[in-house]
Amino acid sequence: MEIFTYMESYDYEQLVFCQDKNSGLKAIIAIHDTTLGPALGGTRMWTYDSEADAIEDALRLAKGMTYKNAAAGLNLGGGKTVIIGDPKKDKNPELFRAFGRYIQSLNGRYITAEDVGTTVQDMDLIHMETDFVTGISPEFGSSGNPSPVTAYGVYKGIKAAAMEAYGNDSLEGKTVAVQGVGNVAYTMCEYLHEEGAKLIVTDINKEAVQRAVNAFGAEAVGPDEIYAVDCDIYAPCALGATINDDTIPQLKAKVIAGSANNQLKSTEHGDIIHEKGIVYAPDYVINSGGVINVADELNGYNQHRAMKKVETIYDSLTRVFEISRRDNVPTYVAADRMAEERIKSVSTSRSQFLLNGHHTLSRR
Ligand SMILES: NC(=O)c1ccc[n+]([C@@H]2O[C@H](COP(=O)([O-])OP(=O)(O)OC[C@H]3O[C@@H](n4cnc5c(N)ncnc54)[C@H](O)[C@@H]3O)[C@@H](O)[C@H]2O)c1
Ligand SMILES: CC(C)C[C@H](N)C(=O)O
Repeated sequence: MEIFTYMESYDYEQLVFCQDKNSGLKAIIAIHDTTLGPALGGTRMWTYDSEADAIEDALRLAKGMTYKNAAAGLNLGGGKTVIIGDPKKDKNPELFRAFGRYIQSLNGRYITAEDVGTTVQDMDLIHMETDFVTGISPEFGSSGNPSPVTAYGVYKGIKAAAMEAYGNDSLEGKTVAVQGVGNVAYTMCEYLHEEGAKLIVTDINKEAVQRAVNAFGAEAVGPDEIYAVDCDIYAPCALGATINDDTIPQLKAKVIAGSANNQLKSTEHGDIIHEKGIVYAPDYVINSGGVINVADELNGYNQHRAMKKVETIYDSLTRVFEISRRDNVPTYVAADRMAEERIKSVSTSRSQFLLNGHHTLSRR
């Protein structure tokens, strides 16, 4: 991989390699764009097949956070970290503290939080070395685990997508096929069940499936069967790229709306589902509840204010659907336009009035 060529292609600002032999830390912090503010994005811990895969994941996820934060109306840029390692075996307190010192060295250009493979306890360890971390324990006046709030935002987003597809946002009597009933999706299922939706669930973890069957009377199907079930809404809540050449022909749902990041295997798949008339809620818009919640900590966390802001995911998606209809483009393109317009408007005013952080007039 030609790293500078890759960085240039999407105009990445910075890539930081962090190594600490004592603790075994091998981390990559990618900062994509700080036009709107400091880069905020989670830390993923994962066993990558190669260093190139880890670098690519960090870069791809960091760019996703730029768009997610911009579309959510946050004054924050996009960044992400990947730690190379097995979250079940390779964690130790020194590793997260060493990582915290690297974050501190960036002096606020990057702020972290949870992502796949990391927990509130890990954030607390990072917090021993730096204040540039969110999603730490509520004892510190912080917001804690972002997953339940992400779930609330996804639930609101499913309602917005149902409104677009069915002209009514009630989910009573609607059948939702949920792929992956982990941290986010379990809470999302609680909201759906409460509203009277029928749930069909799958997971590679049998206990997770059983929990949903017991709690919500959900119907369980095998991991490969979820795409073809008779349902109104398909909610991908496991890993990415599940909307692809194999799955699209099987889908019966009129709506795709779930929490997973990077749901489209490629943009071409976003075009295909658009042509088929499926309403797709772009992933980074519908799953922005977690980042909206942790970002509120930067103002002194207020749960009521954070939840009110998370509710605006409904309006953001409604706007995306409007742009999609107005410009006759797929919804993933409409979401990108919404985010890019926001970044462009700020970068224009910055280049007009500011130079190196100082008003140009102060240089006279
Ligand atoms: N946690 C958050 O606040 C948050 C915020 C934004 C986006 N997301 C995204 O939402 C998704 C879920 O996050 P989470 O925190 O709930 O993770 P999680 O690990 O708690 O849940 C994921 C679930 O998916 C299951 N799974 C994995 N592969 C599967 C497969 N092939 N078929 C069926 N099930 C499978 C896992 O067993 C697990 O139960 C991820 O893509 C994550 O990046 C999470
Ligand atoms: C900042 C975090 C809460 C980000 C979250 N992991 C996401 O992908 O949106």
